[in-house]
Amino acid sequence: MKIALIAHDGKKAEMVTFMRDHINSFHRDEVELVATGTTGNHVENAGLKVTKMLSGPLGGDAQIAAMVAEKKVNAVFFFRDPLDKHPHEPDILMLMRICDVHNVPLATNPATAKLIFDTMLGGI
Ligand SMILES: O=C(CO)COP(=O)(O)O
Repeated sequence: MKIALIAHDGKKAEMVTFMRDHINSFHRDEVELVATGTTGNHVENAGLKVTKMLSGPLGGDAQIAAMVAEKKVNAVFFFRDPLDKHPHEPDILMLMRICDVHNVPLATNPATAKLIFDTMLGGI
């Protein structure tokens, strides 16, 4: 099961908390992680193995969208900051659209991510 992790700067602390709260589940062999660049650095610092793509504003969101379109990702945890502006807003919208096009679970906050994660892990 491959999960993509992305967090805007204002949400990176919440992402790290989410990872730490579920660290044993994320360490399972069945779980593979991919992340945008800076989010990936935080995930690594939390003690997890992760494949890092480019930083979001440099194309990382687009790279993950391509993986979603190619059915290489099972779920996307994208903790967006709704209170901030982002220069790469088109890429953000594109990633969310591609998740909907391909019916891939997309969590934009930790509460939804927990529901998806628990459900997916319950199935393996
Ligand atoms: O900008 C992002 C998502 O839109 C996240 O990118 P970083 O993980 O590189 O900060």
